[in-house]
Amino acid sequence: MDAQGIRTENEGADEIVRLDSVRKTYRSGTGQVVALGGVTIGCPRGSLTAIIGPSGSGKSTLLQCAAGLDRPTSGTVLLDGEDLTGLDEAALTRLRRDRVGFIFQTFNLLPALDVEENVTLPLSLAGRRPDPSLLVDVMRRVGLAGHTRHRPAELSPGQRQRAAIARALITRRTVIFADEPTGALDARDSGEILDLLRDTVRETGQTVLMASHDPLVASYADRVAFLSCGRIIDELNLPMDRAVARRMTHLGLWDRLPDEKGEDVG
Ligand SMILES: Nc1ncnc2c1ncn2[C@@H]1O[C@H](COP(=O)(O)OP(=O)(O)OP(=O)(O)O)[C@@H](O)[C@H]1O
Repeated sequence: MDAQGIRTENEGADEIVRLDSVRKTYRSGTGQVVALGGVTIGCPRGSLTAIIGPSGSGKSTLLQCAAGLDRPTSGTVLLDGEDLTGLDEAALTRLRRDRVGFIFQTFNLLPALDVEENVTLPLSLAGRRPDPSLLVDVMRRVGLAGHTRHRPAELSPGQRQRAAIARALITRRTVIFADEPTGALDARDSGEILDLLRDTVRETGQTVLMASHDPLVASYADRVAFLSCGRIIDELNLPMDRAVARRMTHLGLWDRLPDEKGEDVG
């Protein structure tokens, strides 16, 4: 796809997630907010795609529409070949339960449950037992094998996000959506979490679509799409972080980035 979101030859061949001309507006007071102004994007199966854009550019809205958590105002969303726009609420719930995993900035772990109980919660809720060898493998993969009986409060932020990733991995969902997965982490933990997501994609063939305002995140992705004011304005394949920073400067996105951490973004 080119920067205008125009579909090019051979696209869509093996895309696990595909958005076509997705528009999402919200009512706000007497007017309306255009959160997505006609987004067209596809995520190849087994890839790590990053949506990068400043605060308010529509990243969360895009992920929520792609994951079937929210409905676009117009346009189509295909997930694993299924047209979400035609599904009723019950079918959407089933699809999310069976094929979609989520990772959030704030981890969303239940404080009263230990790590293993949190990780296996999606299975417990579905009345299923975890495969013991898969559970051991997932806990080892995320580096929490020695922490299964700890409560979230006894973990570092990076370990909490690892537990959240394990929860998304244990069900072997087809696609994992990650909304600012490193937003609450320091630089070292962020790097480890991004390595983990990248390795997961390479080793398990799962697909990850993540959103962030941080160009560092993009450098771990196979593909990056730049979102500004609800539109994809550019894309890069196999980006290096310097290339992402240069492209963001060129696109004028730097000066709109939130400087929350007091970083020098110039
Ligand atoms: N439920 C809602 N009602 C009204 N406006 C909304 C709603 N959700 C999002 N918006 C608006 O839509 C636009 C896109 O929001 P969105 O949360 O998708 O952006 P974002 O890039 O994820 O931002 P952030 O990084 O700050 O979370 C913003 O202008 C936001 O204020």
